[in-house]
Amino acid sequence: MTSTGQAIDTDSMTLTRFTLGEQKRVPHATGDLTQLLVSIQTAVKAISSAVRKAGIAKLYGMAGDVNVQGEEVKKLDVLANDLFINMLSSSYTTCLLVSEENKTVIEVEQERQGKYVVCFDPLDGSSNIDCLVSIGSIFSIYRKSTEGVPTVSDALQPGNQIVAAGYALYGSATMMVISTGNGVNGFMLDPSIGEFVLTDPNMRVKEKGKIYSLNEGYANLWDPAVSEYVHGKKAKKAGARYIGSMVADVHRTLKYGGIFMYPATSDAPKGKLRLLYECNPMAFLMELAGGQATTGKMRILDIVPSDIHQRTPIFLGSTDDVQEIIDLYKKHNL
Ligand SMILES: O=P(O)(O)OC[C@H]1O[C@](O)(COP(=O)(O)O)[C@@H](O)[C@@H]1O
Ligand SMILES: [Mg+2]
Ligand SMILES: [Mg+2]
Repeated sequence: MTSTGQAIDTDSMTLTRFTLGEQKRVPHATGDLTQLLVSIQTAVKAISSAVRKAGIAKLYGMAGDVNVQGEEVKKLDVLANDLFINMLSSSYTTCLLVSEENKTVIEVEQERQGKYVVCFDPLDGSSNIDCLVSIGSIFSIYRKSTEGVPTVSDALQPGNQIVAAGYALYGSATMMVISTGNGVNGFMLDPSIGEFVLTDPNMRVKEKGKIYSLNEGYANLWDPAVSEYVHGKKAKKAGARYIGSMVADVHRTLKYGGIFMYPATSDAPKGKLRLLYECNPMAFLMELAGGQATTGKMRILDIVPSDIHQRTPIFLGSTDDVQEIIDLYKKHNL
């Protein structure tokens, strides 16, 4: 029985069991990737628990502040970053980490180094924390690409080299969506047993959707392709949705179909979202679910990065919807 008195499903497919099954299908697999994904799950469970308490925690003190116990309270994004770094560097599977929150790459101490490089956004949608709207975490995993001491070039690999990627959504439930290159699967955190359980096997995005999603406040700053595209969506009375947390906007796009966009604007020609730990992992998942992800001019996963924090415009989602914007970029010669 669980704490809520419900019977436990003795055959539920947990995320760890699922990744072990995938590992067994690869001859000579060492189990390192499974171990790495378990450490990410642990970070996500701890962040989820902190997110659920964040609103009420304010009663006892804010970040940088001291609570009634006389302890310092960490801000949620700082806490999420610390959890990711601690879990990953003590997993004995990683050598180099890239976090949105750290200016430079983080080298794992030598005795604990493994063969993987992980890029992550520990807390995505940070402007939504204080109003209790859904937020998330995003990650992608690469194999170290050079011999010897890990260097920044190991982190500057194009998304087409990703070994595994995923995100956690701290929404009305906590969910993890993951792929190791072989289909996309969604797991919901069952709070009564503290495990992620397979709820969305083999996720596929619709070929064409009815929803478009972008920040329309920047309409005066769009290029002609985006302006024409959005104009066309309005003419067809498409649904408009925008949460302002990439994880939540992409998750809805994956589940319901449609398109999510964060285009270039005249004041930010590279857009806002970061290639390594926001756009690449989401593009990897969207393509494996049957969709597309583009800058408008090229496939996101083919961009060769030159800076760990570089940005890129992005359009991703249902393949027909994304194709329409690609065609408009060609039409406008952009
Ligand atoms: O407020 P804007 O310009 O619409 O930007 C929203 C975007 O910014 C982000 O919040 C950036 O992520 P962080 O919160 O990790 O910095 C995305 O999640 C979201 O898609
Ligand atoms: Mg983010
Ligand atoms: Mg962030």
